[in-house]
Amino acid sequence: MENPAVETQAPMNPKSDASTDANADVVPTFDPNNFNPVPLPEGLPTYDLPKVSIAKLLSGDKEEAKTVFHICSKTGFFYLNLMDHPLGRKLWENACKARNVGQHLMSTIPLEDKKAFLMRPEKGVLDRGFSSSSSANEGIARAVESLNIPRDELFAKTTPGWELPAWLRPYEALFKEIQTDAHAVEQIILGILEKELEVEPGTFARTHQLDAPTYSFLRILRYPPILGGADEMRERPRVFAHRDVVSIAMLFTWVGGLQIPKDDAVMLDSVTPTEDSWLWVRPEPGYMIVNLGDSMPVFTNGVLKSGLHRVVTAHENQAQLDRVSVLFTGRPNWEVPMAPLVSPKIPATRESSQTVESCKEWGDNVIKAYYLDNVQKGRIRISA
Ligand SMILES: O=C(O)CCC(=O)C(=O)O
Ligand SMILES: [Fe+2]
Repeated sequence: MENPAVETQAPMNPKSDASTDANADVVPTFDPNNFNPVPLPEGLPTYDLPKVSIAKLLSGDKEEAKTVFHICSKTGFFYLNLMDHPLGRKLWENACKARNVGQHLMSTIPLEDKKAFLMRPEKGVLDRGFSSSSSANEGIARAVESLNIPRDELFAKTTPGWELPAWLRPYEALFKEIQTDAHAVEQIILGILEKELEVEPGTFARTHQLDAPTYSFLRILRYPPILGGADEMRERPRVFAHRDVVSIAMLFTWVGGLQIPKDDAVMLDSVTPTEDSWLWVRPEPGYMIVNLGDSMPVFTNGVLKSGLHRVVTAHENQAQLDRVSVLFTGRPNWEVPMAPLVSPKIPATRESSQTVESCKEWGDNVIKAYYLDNVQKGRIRISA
């Protein structure tokens, strides 16, 4: 059967006129049949992530809230079913559209034009611009390339006069709508965690605002196909093991490749499980994969966990697919102090005299450390 996730989509020629309507004709009509994930091959070791319902979370279901808290205090990874609520369905549809837009643009726009969508000058802060790891001589991305749509520039307008490049501008309304809806879902999840943690109500709403400077982003990643048999890309991760330097990450993915360590993984160091500890995560239609990032263990002094993960080339014949994912992240506002919150459920830090970094300083330092570690280990790509 022809793979529905990679069949030719209606051509989407970027128009030069900027659109203000998220459903304008530059965005393809949504056809759910085009977005059925490719089933993971039988027999692979998988991590069957727990499934949570967005409708239940929105209706204040206490059991579901407890489940989310329990997961986040163990692995920090779960599937969120988006199909049982209109907000979720809209988010899924828009993520599917963003996938198509990203796939089309990254495979057709010349490399020089993509590169002109500049990243920030600070090393490793990957919230803005086009990035590509390990380009082959002919300028084709080998491991992964990504379009990073900065939330700050679209909402907080942190750089006066900054705008998306002309080839992305027609999709600005779509990108803003996704970020607005994903932020709403982020707030629902953080609100649940906040309640279970017994911290002051409204803490996460105040510290994770949509229109404050945060370095949050929407990222569309493309893992180009591997057409031949033997290829070094099959043997090494496309994105090395890491934890996201965010509060929460929400991932839409249609082709296998994401892996997380099993619960009883043998760890060689804090980011290196043994090879046989990795399990595949099955892409599921209508679900997004949610994980907590590095700021949550800081706010909760280790009560909540940041999920370790990596991306490898899809299995066997699926390596020939053009794998595209859509990732939304929420980070704390720049000025938020990166220290444990006050709560009977959160152990207090002993050394209260320690200087507390702002989220911006903390993010820069953690990202820099990841960057230096990756450089030292000869890796190409880092995730921020
Ligand atoms: O593409 C994926 O499946 C995950 C990407 C990822 O982990 C990242 O960009 O931080
Ligand atoms: Fe990640």
